[in-house]
Amino acid sequence: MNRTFSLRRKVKKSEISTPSNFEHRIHAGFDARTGTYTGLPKQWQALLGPPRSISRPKPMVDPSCITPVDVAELKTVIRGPSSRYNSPLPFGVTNSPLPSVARSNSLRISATASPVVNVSATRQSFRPSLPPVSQRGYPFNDPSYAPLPLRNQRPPTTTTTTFGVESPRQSHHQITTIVAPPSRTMTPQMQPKLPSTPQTVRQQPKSTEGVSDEEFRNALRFVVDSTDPRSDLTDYKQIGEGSTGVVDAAYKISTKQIVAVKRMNLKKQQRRELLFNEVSILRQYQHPNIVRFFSSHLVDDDLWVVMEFMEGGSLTDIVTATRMTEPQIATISRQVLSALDFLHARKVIHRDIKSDSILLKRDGTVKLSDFGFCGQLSEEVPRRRSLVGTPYWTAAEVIAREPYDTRADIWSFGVMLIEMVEGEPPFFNDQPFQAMKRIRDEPEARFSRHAKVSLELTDLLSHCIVKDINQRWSSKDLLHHRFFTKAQHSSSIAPLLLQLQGNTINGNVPSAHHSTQISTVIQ
Ligand SMILES: Nc1ncnc2c1ncn2[C@@H]1O[C@H](COP(=O)(O)OP(=O)(O)OP(=O)(O)O)[C@@H](O)[C@H]1O
Repeated sequence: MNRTFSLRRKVKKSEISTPSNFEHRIHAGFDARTGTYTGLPKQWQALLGPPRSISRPKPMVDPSCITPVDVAELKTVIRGPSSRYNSPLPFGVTNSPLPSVARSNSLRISATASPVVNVSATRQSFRPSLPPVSQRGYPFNDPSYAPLPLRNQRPPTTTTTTFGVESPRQSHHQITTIVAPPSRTMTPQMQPKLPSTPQTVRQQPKSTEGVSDEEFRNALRFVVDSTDPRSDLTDYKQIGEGSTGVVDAAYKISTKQIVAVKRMNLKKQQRRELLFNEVSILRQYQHPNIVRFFSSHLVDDDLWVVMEFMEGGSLTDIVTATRMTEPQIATISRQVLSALDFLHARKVIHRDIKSDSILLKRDGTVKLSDFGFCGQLSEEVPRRRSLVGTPYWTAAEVIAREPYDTRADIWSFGVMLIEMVEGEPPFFNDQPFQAMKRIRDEPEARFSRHAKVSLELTDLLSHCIVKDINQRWSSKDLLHHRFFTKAQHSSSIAPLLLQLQGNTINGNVPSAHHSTQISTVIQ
């Protein structure tokens, strides 16, 4: 016993010196602007996957049509519910011609009752400082980009829209005319004076003056309600953020209802004339599978759109969290096709169909939202040309700068079918430009070999993602596809939402409880 004790005492403690010549080689952090981890060793980064796989891609707008306004930072939505971060403005600006509303998204309804808004623009006043092309993701200033013809096809020769190349045929200054649809809530006093002849979009004589913020605000005032929504709204909670603005849930005092309020700053838009779409499409086109519009307002520099609150979240939340069954896919996609069929019959192209644009009610009803990039076709303009959409979902003919129509949405719908099966669109690990090249040049995407999908679903996809637009089915035809015999009542989706979301709330709640309940749903 004594011996052991003495041995222990003899063991000498080893000395640990303080660090010397210390080098700080790894400094990891999280960049909230890009939604990526920074400074990670390569091996760790590989485990996380490339940054593209975690960030939600943003829609792109033809840069030759970017509105000449001061542009601040735009936003990125990160995959997964409630994770949203800023990212730098991704859109290039070129010296290309001024926007012509003949090519713009603005709705042009030829009805004589439509208010007419004259908008003049100058591109020279608009020179925001942008990060290098490589950092922006979209290839708008890349000379090798413009324009991308389909493989084995000659580039269109008549287009005046080019990327990074100035068209000699267009002047630097133009006045364009936006004919916005009439406001249902417009009083006779608010109705603008209308010209005696029916309006069509036309080019006006040159102007050297840009549209001031005040002029634009006045134009928008014609199509929104004159009331101040703030007196009837309370308990705002931010629930989302997109490329055009932020979305809050709020309590509407008069109707004792939770609503969604989309707030878009007029000064922070890529193409602010697209804001007319946000107001007009939702108001004009009501359908059980389109998000319900309540009202729109101008509040200082913001356009507010008050709409129904979709407490079930977006389809993106579902496809990224779980593997859906075919009956669930059929139930959701049939409702999306119903909305598309309704819009297409009215010659409206949505142009941004993707899981993020599909919102759900708690009861499983599926509704189409996000109408900021719509294009209206007409007798005079049966097809569009401008590059609008989110790269991975964009149809081959849109990327190839060929004239396109409502069938471009069907391609994107097909990509969304792949999302519902595989959790993400094809080429999602590629940078947007690379993905767009692959969409254009490679054979049409199909379900992966490992995805166990039925013959019916495989067949449905082959009628959506097909480069020959004459082979592509319309939404009406697709609704009769045999895959939809698997569709069930929308309520069959409710358990899936409950499982994913946990707590949900009723959109019609008593005022005494509304704030706690809003917080519950939007955690
Ligand atoms: N009516 C609504 N109810 C509930 N959430 C909504 C509603 N409208 C939009 N959101 C959520 O707010 C977020 C941003 O909305 P939205 O996509 O309309 O903005 P955006 O700027 O048009 O986006 P994008 O970048 O796709 O164009 C989305 O995550 C969406 O899920």
